[in-house]
Amino acid sequence: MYSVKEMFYTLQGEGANAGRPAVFCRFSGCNLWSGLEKDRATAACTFCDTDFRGTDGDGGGKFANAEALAEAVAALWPRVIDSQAKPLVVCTGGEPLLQLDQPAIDALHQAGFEIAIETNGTLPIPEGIDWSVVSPKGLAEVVVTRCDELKLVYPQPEATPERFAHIQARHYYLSPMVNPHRDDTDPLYQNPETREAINYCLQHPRWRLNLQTHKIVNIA
Ligand SMILES: C[S@@+](CC[C@H](N)C(=O)[O-])C[C@H]1O[C@@H](n2cnc3c(N)ncnc32)[C@H](O)[C@@H]1O
Ligand SMILES: Nc1nc2[nH]cc(C(=O)O)c2c(=O)[nH]1
Ligand code: SF4
Ligand SMILES: [Mg+2]
Repeated sequence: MYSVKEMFYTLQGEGANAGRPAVFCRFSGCNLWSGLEKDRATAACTFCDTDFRGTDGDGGGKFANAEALAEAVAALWPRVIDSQAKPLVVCTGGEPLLQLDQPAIDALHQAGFEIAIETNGTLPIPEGIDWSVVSPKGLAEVVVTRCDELKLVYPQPEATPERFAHIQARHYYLSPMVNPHRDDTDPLYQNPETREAINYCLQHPRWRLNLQTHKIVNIA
């Protein structure tokens, strides 16, 4: 049984795949926060911008087995015949690695999908994931030592870029922390967090700036 908050088709907003069409599968639940506002201040991860509780979002639900999950993902991919366009699913959450197991990975591959994950790095990445994005949080121990993208929300006093310099990645990104309670009148990126991230990249050129472009153009 897989619990999914929501599933939707959009553009990957972040990182090296920014702009690429993908089905997003947002698994319910996280190991670093309950998702309840009353617990936010004392959680291991305090700035989450996402509602991942329950299964009541668009395309969400409980899927009895891996085949049913893959079928729901595949139903969101457009029906076009284009051998150049490899279908992509981004498994996120919540923390997708609490649920994404070998049967689900096999069923998504069987359905023709390349599988990307967005994970907090506290759980080992299973075999067969095609693109891994690791985003460490606060004091939470990161067990992942290799990934495709290391994407650190910045600034985090307890999770500095130096702490993760040993992790091997194709891409190293700093993502300015966006206020999870912001309304549309708050500046998205002309703020101190962005300035600090830019300055860090300029001084440590291994790191590049990542922006959540879906928030800029106001898509899911
Ligand atoms: C909601 S998380 C879900 C996946 C996984 N639990 C994780 O933390 O990577 C998806 C992405 O959003 C990023 N994110 C969450 N809250 C954010 C915020 N307030 N500002 C910027 N990025 C944020 C995370 O760091 C992660 O890269
Ligand atoms: N468009 C879009 N791109 C994203 N990249 C990572 C996301 C996430 O919430 O994991 C996300 C998201 O929620 N929307
Ligand atoms: S680890 Fe990811 S899903 Fe969990 S609370 Fe933090 S940002 Fe949100
Ligand atoms: Mg998001």
